[in-house]
Amino acid sequence: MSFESHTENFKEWINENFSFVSDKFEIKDLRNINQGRGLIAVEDIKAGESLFELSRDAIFNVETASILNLNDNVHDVLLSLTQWQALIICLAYEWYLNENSKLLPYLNVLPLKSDDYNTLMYWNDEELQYLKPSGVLSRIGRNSAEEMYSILVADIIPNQIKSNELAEFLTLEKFHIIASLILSYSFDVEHPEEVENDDEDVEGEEEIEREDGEEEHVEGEEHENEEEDEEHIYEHEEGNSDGEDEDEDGSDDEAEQEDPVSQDSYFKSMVPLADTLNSDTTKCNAKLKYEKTKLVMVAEKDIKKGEQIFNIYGELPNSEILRKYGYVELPSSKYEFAEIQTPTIKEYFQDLFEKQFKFLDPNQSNTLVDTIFELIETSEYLDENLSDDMDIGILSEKYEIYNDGEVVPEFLLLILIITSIYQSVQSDEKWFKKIVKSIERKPSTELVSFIHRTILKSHQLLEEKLLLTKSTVETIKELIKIRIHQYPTYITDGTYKLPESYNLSDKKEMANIVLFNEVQCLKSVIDDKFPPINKEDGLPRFKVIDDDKFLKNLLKRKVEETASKSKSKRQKK
Ligand SMILES: C[S@@+](CC[C@H](N)C(=O)[O-])C[C@H]1O[C@@H](n2cnc3c(N)ncnc32)[C@H](O)[C@@H]1O
Repeated sequence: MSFESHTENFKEWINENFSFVSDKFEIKDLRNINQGRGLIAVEDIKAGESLFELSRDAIFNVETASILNLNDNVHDVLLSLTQWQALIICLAYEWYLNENSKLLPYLNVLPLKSDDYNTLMYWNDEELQYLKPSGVLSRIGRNSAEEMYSILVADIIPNQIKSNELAEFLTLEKFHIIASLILSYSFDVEHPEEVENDDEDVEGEEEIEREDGEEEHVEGEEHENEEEDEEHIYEHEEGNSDGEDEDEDGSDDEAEQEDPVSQDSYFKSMVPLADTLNSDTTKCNAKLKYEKTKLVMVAEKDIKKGEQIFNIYGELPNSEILRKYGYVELPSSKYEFAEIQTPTIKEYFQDLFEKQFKFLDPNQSNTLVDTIFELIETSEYLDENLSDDMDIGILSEKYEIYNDGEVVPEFLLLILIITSIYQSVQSDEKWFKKIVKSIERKPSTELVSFIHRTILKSHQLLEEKLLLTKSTVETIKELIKIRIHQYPTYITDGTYKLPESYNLSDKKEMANIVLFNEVQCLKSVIDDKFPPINKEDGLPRFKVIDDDKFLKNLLKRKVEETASKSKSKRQKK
């Protein structure tokens, strides 16, 4: 059957299954602009108008899948699995049923061939090298996905679902296709009891702004918050990491501790037609709203006849759009960020300490920096006093740098602490030599208490007084320069120019677009956009003060302690 007939059958099927479908839009073939199918307005649409509505029964998930008819235990088994495992099994079964699936017209418009995918899972090693040094390379997660595959076909499907046919049907290739489909097409649909009453404007607006700035309930967007329950198929922690990346051997500890579907407040689901909307971070004009009994796609803005109806898949930079959805936005996503990795930060400070203090050998400077990180990690003060947006601590594998000079607050505090330690010890090398002497065996009490004090004072300076020291700003800029140097020269020196358009088969070009935008974010910090400006009042987010003021305060205790020690010595005499 042709592309067009599949679209026609799908439209008919939608009309039969949905409670309302506006005639002001049509599903169009947008392959000429590399966008597959998409929704185009055929009449002017007003903001607030419903585009289509479907009852919760018309959503595809563990409550509605055909596999529930296989035997009485399937429902309980599905609820005991993780969201990903459960939806993969449900979709695999529909695909296995094929002609006999009630979803056939829907399945026929979904990408069910490996060739349909351009997401990073499908890039070979050589192509992935084009993306170096982007942080996205650490988030592809092929190994943990394949580990899940083994569990499904060797155990869960034959032993718990009790379907040898399905286990046989689900080859590794099909598994990757279904997982990629879920990654780019699924919705996390909250249970009815989680949403407000239908007439009060439901979840959309209210929850769309999450504290961490990510969007929820948008297409293909999982609950990716740090300590959330999401397991990471093709996926790793985003935002602040708590070190739960995939192990070298490909195992993903977090996946093993995953909550079962029964304990979640949502079902990972496929929502036909809602998933035909393409996405654009700047042109988004429609949103899927969850109500108690139905889901409604609502126009968020006036949409003119001939315009495309766009959703937004999340506040994602191009690197993530490419990883999960296989395309990039030109000239950029509205939500670009670059990342700076912790090893870069550690190396920078180790070098700095070593160069400044000739008595330190490389082992000592490494231990010193490790000790500072350890004390930050275990700091009770930070544990009790960090604001909610930093509630899992300030240490992370990487820190995000945005395109407006904004950096994550954890990064600011970390650099303020270490820079202040470095600055302080310079003022009294003799004292520093003494307190760092036996660091490799055990950090001295004086060093530990000095680091603790710096942590406390730095936090107060930044959080309460909104101040940063000059050296901290300089250090941040130095670190960003080092990060920029890790990118290919043709991207950083202005040789590369963004194209007007690109071809999906040109992976090098797509990678370049990602790298270019990351470098722009990094450059925004150096090019005087840092410290960033508050959007509300147009004032700088932080005032920058001379180091001396802060260091005096920091070293006061040291002076007092020394004075009291010499006093007690004198008294003993
Ligand atoms: C949820 S589907 C949207 C419907 C899809 N176009 C189709 O034909 O089924 C997501 C996929 O659509 C494509 N897509 C969405 N927005 C796009 C955009 N702005 N540019 C290019 N492709 C886009 C990508 O292939 C993405 O993985």
